[in-house]
Order: sequence, then structure tokens, then C-alpha cells
Amino acid sequence: MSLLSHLSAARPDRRRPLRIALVGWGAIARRVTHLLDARGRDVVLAGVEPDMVIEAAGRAAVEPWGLVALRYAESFAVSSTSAFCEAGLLDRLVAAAEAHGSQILVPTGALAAVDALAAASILPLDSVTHRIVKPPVAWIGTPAEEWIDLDGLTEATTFFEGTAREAARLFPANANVAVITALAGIGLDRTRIALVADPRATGNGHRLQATGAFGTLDMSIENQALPANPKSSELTALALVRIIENQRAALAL
Ligand SMILES: NC(=O)C1=CN([C@@H]2O[C@H](COP(=O)(O)OP(=O)(O)OC[C@H]3O[C@@H](n4cnc5c(N)ncnc54)[C@H](OP(=O)(O)O)[C@@H]3O)[C@@H](O)[C@H]2O)C=CC1
Ligand SMILES: O=C([O-])CC(=O)C(=O)O
Repeated sequence: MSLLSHLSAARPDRRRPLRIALVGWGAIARRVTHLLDARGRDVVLAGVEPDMVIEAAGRAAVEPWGLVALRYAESFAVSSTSAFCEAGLLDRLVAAAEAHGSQILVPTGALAAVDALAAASILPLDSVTHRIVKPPVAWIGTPAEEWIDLDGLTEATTFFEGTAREAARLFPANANVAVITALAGIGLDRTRIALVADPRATGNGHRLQATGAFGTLDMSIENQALPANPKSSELTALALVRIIENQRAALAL
């Protein structure tokens, strides 16, 4: 076999439909399935032998499903990135990916400018801050309920300031993005997070600011929430669709 034909036999055939398996059947998974269906791309939901396993379930699902997925599939995409605030969990998944030649994918989720932050982190970064603003309804069922009067708020109120690790530990359903910021930039313990309840907010807002040798970054995004879950943004589902479609695209963006 010539070197060229050997190389071409080794790479995945992107003309073959992508077989995906979804873990979780909530707001994000349903929206992703609907969008993929509506766009008519060559993606097949597969119960067995998937190429890609996509977690859109919850923190508890990440390690058990990740370990199985990384053994049998090419890639495992994680939505509940707050799981990575648990010491050692990400290391165990990375070890599994290395052992089996598979890959952990961290979709950009509800966030923008993650690519720029990750590129910027090749040179030293001085600071990274991330402010998450959501309407009071999105903070129901979280510790915010005990710290502030969510029903009686008349103005935007910051109820948490701390590290990305602590934000993800305390707010698993609202601060997955804090971990994405941290992984792209300066880590869970140096990334500063502010969490805000704003009675005037109509969606979920993120402001990411970073300084370093690359220059400065200041990104704001106002996301529509998913109707089925006000804690989760539409962009999270869209980012998953993008990463899924990119697996087979001739032009990946
Ligand atoms: N990375 C990011 O930017 C973002 C990440 N997220 C995260 O993505 C995940 C999915 O969000 P969303 O769809 O809105 O959440 P939903 O609550 O709408 O849906 C979660 C689904 O996962 C199922 N589920 C929960 N735990 C497990 C488990 N251990 N194993 C298998 N299935 C499980 C639930 O089943 P049942 O109903 O039976 O409990 C439900 O079907 C959440 O963890 C959320 O925090 C959300 C927004 C942004
Ligand atoms: O959807 C969002 O805006 C962010 C979110 O819930 C999360 O990171 O968990």
C-alpha cells in the first residue's frame, strides 16, 4: 500500500452519516434533535455503535457515560461541564480518551468567544471574569433562593462572587459555562464568576472579560432561554448542532 492510500484509509470517511447517541431527553436534547431533523443533515440517532455520544443530562451522567463512550465511540461531547469541578473527574476522562484514542469535546454551550479565549491562553493571561445574568425564575431551585428574595427583586442583584470551581459546585444547572470559561482560560481557581438575578432580564446574559499578553477581550451575549427550561439557553442547543454537523462537514466552522 502506498503512503498516500495508507493515509486515506486511516482517516474517517466524512461521507458516511454520523451516528450519534444522546444521553438525556430534556430541553436541550429535544431541541437538538428537532433542529437536526429540520436541517435534514446526514445524522442518525443510534442506540448502539455510535460515532459520537452527546451528554445533555446532568452532572451525575458525565463520568459513567463518559467512561463508556470514550471506550466505544470516537468522541464524547459534554454539556454538564459543571461536573469538572469535582477533583480528578476530568483527569479520569482524559486518561480514558488517551487509552482508547477517543476525544472529549467541550461545546461552546451558551457562551461566545471561547475560541478567542482559548487561543489567547497560549500566552499568559492576567485575569478572566465572567458575569452571568438571568431572570429570577432561572435561579429557582438554587441556593440563591435562600440568599436573596427572588420574588421581591426590583433591581439586578449580584448574589454570588467567587471562583469558577465554587460557582459550578453550587449552581450545577446554571454555571456550566463558568467551567467552559475556566478550561479555556486560566483554570477553575483563578477564573472569577459573578452571578446576578435581574427582574428586568428577558433572557440569559453572559459577559466575559479577559486581559493578558494577547490584549483585552470583552464579550457580551444575550441568549434566549429554551421554553422548556428557563435555566438553559437556546445557544447551548445550537452549539451542539454545530459541533455535531462539523464532524462530517467538508467545511467546518
Ligand atoms: N454547557 C452549557 O453551556 C450549558 C449546559 N447546560 C446543562 O446541560 C444539561 C441538560 O440541560 P437541559 O436539557 O436544559 O436539562 P433538562 O432538565 O431539561 O433535561 C435533563 C434530562 O436529562 C435527564 N437526566 C438527568 N440526570 C440524568 C442521568 N444521571 N442519566 C441520564 N439522564 C439524566 C433528565 O431525565 P429526568 O427528567 O427523568 O430526570 C432529563 O431528560 C444540564 O446539566 C444543564 O445544566 C445547560 C445550559 C448551558
Ligand atoms: O444557558 C446558559 O445561559 C448557561 C447555563 O445555564 C449554564 O451554564 O448552566
